[in-house]
Amino acid sequence: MDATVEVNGLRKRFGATRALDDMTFTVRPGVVTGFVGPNGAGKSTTMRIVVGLDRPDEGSALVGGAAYRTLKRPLTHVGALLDASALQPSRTGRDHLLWLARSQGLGPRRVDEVLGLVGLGPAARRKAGGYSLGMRQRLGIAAALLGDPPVLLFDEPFNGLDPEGIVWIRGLLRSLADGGRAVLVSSHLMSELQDVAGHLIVAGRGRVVADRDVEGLIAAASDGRVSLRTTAREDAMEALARAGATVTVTGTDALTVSGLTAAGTVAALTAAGVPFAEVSAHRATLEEAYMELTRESVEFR
Ligand SMILES: Nc1ncnc2c1ncn2[C@@H]1O[C@H](COP(=O)(O)OP(=O)(O)OP(=O)(O)O)[C@@H](O)[C@H]1O
Repeated sequence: MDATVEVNGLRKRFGATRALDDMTFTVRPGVVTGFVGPNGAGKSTTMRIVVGLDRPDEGSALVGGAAYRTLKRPLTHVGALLDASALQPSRTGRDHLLWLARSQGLGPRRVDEVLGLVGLGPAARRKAGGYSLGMRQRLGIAAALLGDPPVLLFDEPFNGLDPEGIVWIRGLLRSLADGGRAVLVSSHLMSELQDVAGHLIVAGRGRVVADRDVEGLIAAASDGRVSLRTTAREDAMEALARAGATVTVTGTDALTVSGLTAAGTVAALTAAGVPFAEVSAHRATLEEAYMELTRESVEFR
């Protein structure tokens, strides 16, 4: 089965709300694709449609070329974390997974394997109703991994995780993609996807606003800018402005300069006798790249 998700021309209304308005994109294998956009942009609705939990008014969503409802043992084709609270509180985490596994013809060995993968082994025999949000997220991720599917969808997987959990899930997402899987991860915080997403789909008002590889995006947003550290921030800003640069404050001792090369920046500061350290080509954060990308989209605003 080929590991892709093809979303084509999805439209969906909930009463007067237009949730999806021609949502179209493809998720490819081998890379983590970030699915971002403000609250209400249509990310969850799209993911729910991909796994057959909602029906579109128009359009189609295919997993490995097939509609979800036609898949036999669907958890072996696509795994999804959509709503981590969707569990039976009186059941233990392990029983929850055993029940899911049985429905797919999978045995208890795989259940214990995925429990270990998500670090829930010690809590597996406790009632899921007593789990923290972070533990529920881990249980939901275990469920998604159960059938070792080539396609994975995670809706806001960072929710409720502590910093250690966030680092863990980044590693997990990377290794899933490195293993050739298609991985779609939604988030409304760009910083969560930093150093993880290789591709970005930006949604706004039910449609795709941008669909680009992250490296190209960061390169474009970094274009020609220079990062600088100085203990004399005000003096540096004055000297650089005099030399024709536009200067942005990015930290207590950090500035980003545009309109001057690194050499030009050094020359202007030296001529004005302003002390400085670390002059380098600026590499935009994913957050900056996102702002740049959505700046031009009036509709997005
Ligand atoms: N079952 C529903 N009934 C009514 N309206 C809905 C339903 N599901 C989604 N919507 C509406 O559809 C729009 C898209 O919602 P959706 O949850 O898909 O967005 P999202 O991008 O996932 O946002 P968030 O980041 O908040 O999860 C919103 O205006 C939402 O209120």
